[in-house]
Amino acid sequence: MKFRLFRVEISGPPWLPVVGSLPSLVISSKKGSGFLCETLSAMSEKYACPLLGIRVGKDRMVILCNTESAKEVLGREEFDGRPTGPFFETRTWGSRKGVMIVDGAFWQEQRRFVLRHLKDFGFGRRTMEELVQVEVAEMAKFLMSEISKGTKQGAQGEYCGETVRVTVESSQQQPLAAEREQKSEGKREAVLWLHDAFGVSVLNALWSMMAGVRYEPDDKELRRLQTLLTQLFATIDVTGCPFSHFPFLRYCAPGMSGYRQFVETHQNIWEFLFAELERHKNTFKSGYCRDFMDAYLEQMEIERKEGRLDSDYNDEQLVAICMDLFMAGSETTSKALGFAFLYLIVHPEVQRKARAEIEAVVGRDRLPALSDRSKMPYIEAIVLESLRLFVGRSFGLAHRSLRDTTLQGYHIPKDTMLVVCFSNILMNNEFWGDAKSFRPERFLDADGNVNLPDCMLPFGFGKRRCLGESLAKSNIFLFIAVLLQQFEFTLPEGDKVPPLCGREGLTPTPYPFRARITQRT
Ligand code: HEM
Repeated sequence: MKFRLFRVEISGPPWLPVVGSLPSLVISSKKGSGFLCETLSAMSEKYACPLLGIRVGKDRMVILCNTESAKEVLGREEFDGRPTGPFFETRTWGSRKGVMIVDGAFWQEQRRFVLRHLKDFGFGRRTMEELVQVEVAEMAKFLMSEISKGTKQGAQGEYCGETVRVTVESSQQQPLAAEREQKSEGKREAVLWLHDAFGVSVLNALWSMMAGVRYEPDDKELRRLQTLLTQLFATIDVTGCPFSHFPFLRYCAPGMSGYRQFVETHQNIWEFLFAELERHKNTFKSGYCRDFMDAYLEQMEIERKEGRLDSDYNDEQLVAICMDLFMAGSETTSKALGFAFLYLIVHPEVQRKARAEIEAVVGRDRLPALSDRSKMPYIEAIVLESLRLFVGRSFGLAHRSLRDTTLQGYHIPKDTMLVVCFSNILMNNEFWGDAKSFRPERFLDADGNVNLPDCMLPFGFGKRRCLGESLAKSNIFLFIAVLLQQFEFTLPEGDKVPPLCGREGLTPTPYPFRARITQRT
């Protein structure tokens, strides 16, 4: 159907009064895979148009379903805004703060400050590489100690607040368990939950630079916060959640509209970050910055001395930046790694090829380092393929048009949300062939060198491009290279292979799975 609410027609599902396109989206989603991004990709094909116009409640959105329109929007300054509204304001005490969901001159200055001062503590430099290397080595040590204890975590676990079992029917469990004991005799191995095993370790390198703190991989408080975040991310999508489209629901249905969970999760994270800020304030020495938090406190001091009492540099803005980085650092890389190891378990042949490359380039006498990366195209291809399959089932962060403008011949009014639908770009069969398969070779040319297609933009593009790209890539590369060098990962006998697509949310979450981790001899 075509409609005229953008003045020029943009194709899309019908817009009904009040609810907008919601009924069509729900019905189409139920018929399809259940992933909103796949539903919208299918609609874009149905309407034969790379731009889709949808409306949910009060929000008017353009969904960008091909590389050309995505690159155009991400590359043009008038689309560099971020959405406004209760959803984006509730997370930071009633007005937009931080670096991820702000725009204009405020965003430019704060983003510049974050990048400049994180660099002072190693971000994007050799120090960051060393921090990541420490974390990966610690993780390997942790797995080794679990192996020496012979840890076998039970088949029942927690996932997004629900209890799950990963073994096949219970009548088959006993013999399989007995068989496993016999087969594992003499082998150095452990059975551990792996889908959410990387959260603390990947956050550590970032947090060392932000707040000078690192945590043990099984730190209970940090894991609790990350679990709350994962649960929250599973209930919202890039457009928000029911209370963002229908703000009145905050008052009449706080539970059902997602408002209560949203506020409670944020309160937990605020508490954690304000406690860290308090510790910093109590030990802060002007002129001696230990980490990013200190650098920000130093800037607040300068602003105060210069009499700028309403300065943008204040406690809440500092905590909001930390929250943005905490969320971005927690909910992305660790999940991409969860998916990567699930795919590696399902594809032992990829593990074998990766190990052959590791043996040839690094051998066994030292751990792989980031300086080996250029000589390890196959591992690099595994990183890219894992990112493609992770990001390809989600959307980019929403942008907002800062003024009336046009896009590919269509009029786009000011304050329209524009969202990249990665599914049509990274999971498009026409371009990728077997888009749903895990096949790292697709990123290698005939000579075995890495070949990056134009549409491979999992970190976005332009001025709002992901701030953590190099950190994320370093983490994923090293975790894969080091852990495959040291261990073999297989599915415990009797465990089911979970659906590889993961569970939908703001970012997809791998379904729970355990791995049998065997020390290589
Ligand atoms: C697998 C890992 C990651 C992926 C796939 C990813 C992807 C993205 C994408 C697609 C965007 C939106 C770009 C846009 O709006 O056009 C983004 C923004 C952002 N990312 Fe990441 N990201 C990852 C990891 C990280 C990490 C580890 C950090 C922490 C340092 C981070 C910090 C940010 C921030 C702060 C923004 C907002 C930038 C801005 O609005 O100026 N990301 N990321």
